[in-house]
Amino acid sequence: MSTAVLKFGGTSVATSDRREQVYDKIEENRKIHDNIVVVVSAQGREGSPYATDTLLNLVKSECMSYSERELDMIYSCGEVISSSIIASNLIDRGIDAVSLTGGQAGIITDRNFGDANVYDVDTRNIMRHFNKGRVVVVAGSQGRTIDDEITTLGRGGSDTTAVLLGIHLNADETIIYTDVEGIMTADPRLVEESKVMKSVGFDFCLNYAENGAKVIHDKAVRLAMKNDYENVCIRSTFSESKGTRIQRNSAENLGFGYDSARERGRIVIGDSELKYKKLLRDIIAKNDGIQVGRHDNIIEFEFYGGERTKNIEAIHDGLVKCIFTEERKNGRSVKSD
Ligand SMILES: Nc1ncnc2c1ncn2[C@@H]1O[C@H](COP(=O)(O)OP(=O)(O)O)[C@@H](O)[C@H]1O
Ligand SMILES: N[C@@H](CC(=O)OP(=O)(O)O)C(=O)O
Repeated sequence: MSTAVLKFGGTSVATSDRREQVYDKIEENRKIHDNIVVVVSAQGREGSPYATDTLLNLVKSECMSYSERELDMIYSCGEVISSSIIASNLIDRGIDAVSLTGGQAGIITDRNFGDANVYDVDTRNIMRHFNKGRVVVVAGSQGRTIDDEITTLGRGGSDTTAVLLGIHLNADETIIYTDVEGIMTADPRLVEESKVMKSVGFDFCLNYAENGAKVIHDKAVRLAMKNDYENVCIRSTFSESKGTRIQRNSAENLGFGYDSARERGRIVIGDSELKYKKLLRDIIAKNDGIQVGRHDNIIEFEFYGGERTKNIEAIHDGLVKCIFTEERKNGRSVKSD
């Protein structure tokens, strides 16, 4: 029996039009796999009526003081709303489906409200629904304590739910569907020319998730890495592309992150690409950047002048060349530090 866990983020379930594509992806995967778990996030981003931040603000804007427990109660509603809507629509299309809260799906956590740690996953309820031929739609980013308190796994926690269930169900595939083609050499909203990486290694991916690649949550990567679970990939809900696989080792491992609020950039380097460190530092310097801080696999920099957008593009171009083009093809050796 083959099993797939499919996670759809807030951007993918935001509108009924977008959710149509979600149902198409579920149908597509049902042709390949016997058992399907769908993990969903709350709909949209702040401003959308059921987005996590909108719900949290309901409490925060009315009350002078509030407990983490109460915030988790309201946070969890966003994902529950999504799961019920998705399950109802699947049923409407003639697919037997059931929605479950994280707790009902067997995700057991400690009482660390707002950022709970999972210490057990009891998949019996999911298996019971599989045996009845149902698609199981699980509300992401949440669990329950042994005394039935609702907890949440931290912001961006639906990726964690998906990887957790993937590992515990021994799923053949855990696909994180999102609004971009995969893990890219930079945020495509920042750098139009950013490229999709076919695969990324665990170490690099974790480093990149913590330092710029918002597309996958670091906790989820840490889980996959710890369990040596190589069946996670990131794909677009809205295209047919193969996306990025997260695995033990990988060839293409350079990524660019830029925090506009702090006006600070970071290039994250995979172990096998450390030989490019000197070259990348030269490219940064040539484009009005100055290195700040010292890290093994990260070049952190600020700009001291120049035209920000152009410089970001030029640095990113240099990085892409290192990975994809002349450097490697010509076997040109680049002196390392
Ligand atoms: N290196 C990167 N590769 C791909 N996407 C990135 C990267 N860095 C940041 N992003 C951003 O991550 C977004 C997807 O993450 P997120 O908004 O959390 O999606 P979801 O709603 O599917 O969880 C993309 O729209 C993209 O702008
Ligand atoms: N809804 C939660 C959890 C989550 O994982 O969202 P998304 O998958 O859309 O990043 C949040 O906003 O943090």
